[in-house]
Amino acid sequence: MHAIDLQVLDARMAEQIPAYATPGSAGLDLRACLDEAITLAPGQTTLIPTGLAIHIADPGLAAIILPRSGLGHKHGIVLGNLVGLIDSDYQGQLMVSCWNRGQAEFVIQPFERIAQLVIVPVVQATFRRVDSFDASDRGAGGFGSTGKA
Ligand SMILES: O=c1ccn([C@H]2C[C@H](O)[C@@H](COP(=O)(O)OP(=O)(O)OP(=O)(O)O)O2)c(=O)[nH]1
Ligand SMILES: [Mg+2]
Repeated sequence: MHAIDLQVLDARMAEQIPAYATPGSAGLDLRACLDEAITLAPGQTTLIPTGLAIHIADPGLAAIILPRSGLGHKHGIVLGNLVGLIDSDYQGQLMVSCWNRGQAEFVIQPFERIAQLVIVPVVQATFRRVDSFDASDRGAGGFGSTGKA
């Protein structure tokens, strides 16, 4: 288990620091740090603060923000940026872009769990410019080149 520095930017979040719900969980739920409920109209996107900041510090790690399955599937509440990427050197507040891609209004309540954070390994690479590649089985084939099914 990695220990990552976390700042509580809003004192109300002190008792709600993200934690894995089960021993096998990959995601840590993020809560909406709101003074009052927000109504998201169909098609609307809004940026929601979490009241928390993390500093991952290790360039070999990053965090991604993903939708919660239930909110996304049942209510159409997903992310305006589809996936959020948190750089290891980011020290600002974790923000969640909430997009109501559904057909009905959705009310986000203060401190409701709105998305999930996953810590992932990252490999940083440099590019070595070449004029041609060593042959591979696939070559330049893509976009269905291996057949439909
Ligand atoms: O859902 C998100 C996505 C990003 N961030 C923060 C952390 C991330 O490290 C920073 C920059 O994100 P990104 O590089 O994806 O955005 P950008 O539009 O390229 O901004 P920048 O020019 O600051 O890199 O914003 C969030 O808080 N929530
Ligand atoms: Mg960027």
